[in-house]
Amino acid sequence: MELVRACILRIEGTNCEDETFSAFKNAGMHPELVHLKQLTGDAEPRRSLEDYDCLMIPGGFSSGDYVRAGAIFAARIKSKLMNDVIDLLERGGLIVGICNGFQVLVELGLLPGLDDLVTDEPQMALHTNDSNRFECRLTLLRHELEEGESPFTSRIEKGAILRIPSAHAEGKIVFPEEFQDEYLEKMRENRQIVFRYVNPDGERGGYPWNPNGSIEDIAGITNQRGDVFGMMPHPERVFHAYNDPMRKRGEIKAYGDGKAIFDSIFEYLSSRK
Ligand SMILES: NC(=O)CC[C@H](N)C(=O)O
Repeated sequence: MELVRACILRIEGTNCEDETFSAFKNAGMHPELVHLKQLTGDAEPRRSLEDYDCLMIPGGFSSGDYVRAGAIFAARIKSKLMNDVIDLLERGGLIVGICNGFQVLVELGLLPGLDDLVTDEPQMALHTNDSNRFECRLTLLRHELEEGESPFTSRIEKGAILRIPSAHAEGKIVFPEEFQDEYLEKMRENRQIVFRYVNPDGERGGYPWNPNGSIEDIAGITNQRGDVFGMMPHPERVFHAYNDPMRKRGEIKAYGDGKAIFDSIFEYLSSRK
């Protein structure tokens, strides 16, 4: 079977690329750590997004979160790489952004990607958490889609509650006030809302279960086309079970709840080979 090649993109300040690389590799894919400068011809060995099936932007503090988290990383992509990014999607590839990567995809305008709604303004933003603090702890995510519905979570049943850690300062999903209801309705219709923060009963519980104050407790979304996905929590940190603090004492399990996302991506991309 042909390799499923994933570009794990980084710049200065990215700090989750290694565990993201490991998650892609352990899920059967062929990941490569690539610096943005290798894709823009400013560093050797040169690379091209044409050679990848998946573009993954991992977590971290790219460019020190100056201006806004993800803003500078996005500006550098937008200035030199946007055509290659769109070509990857047109070829049937997938794009994933986790935490800082999600912030980059929102800054690029790829999320929420409400294609039939064109506005001059960004369609969404990730603001500073309501607590005004960096929130770092386990979070519980309820899967809002059907099993098999999204290429990013096809292995996860509807209503499943996943234990996936969060660690961020700017994770609050907000929409432009005048479009908020319209956009949320569109996103519900388009099945773009993938995960919501919940309490242990699986209900929407507000803070601290929702660490940032995101509207409707939204934790992860796709674009309207369904080929770009972003989430604030870090599934790569719980690919293996050892990092799952809520694992019952004595419970022997090899993998954490994050593995299903990487397995879903592999299943989708390998089925296209
Ligand atoms: N873990 C991360 O990727 C953090 C993202 C960003 N630096 C923030 O604090 O919001």
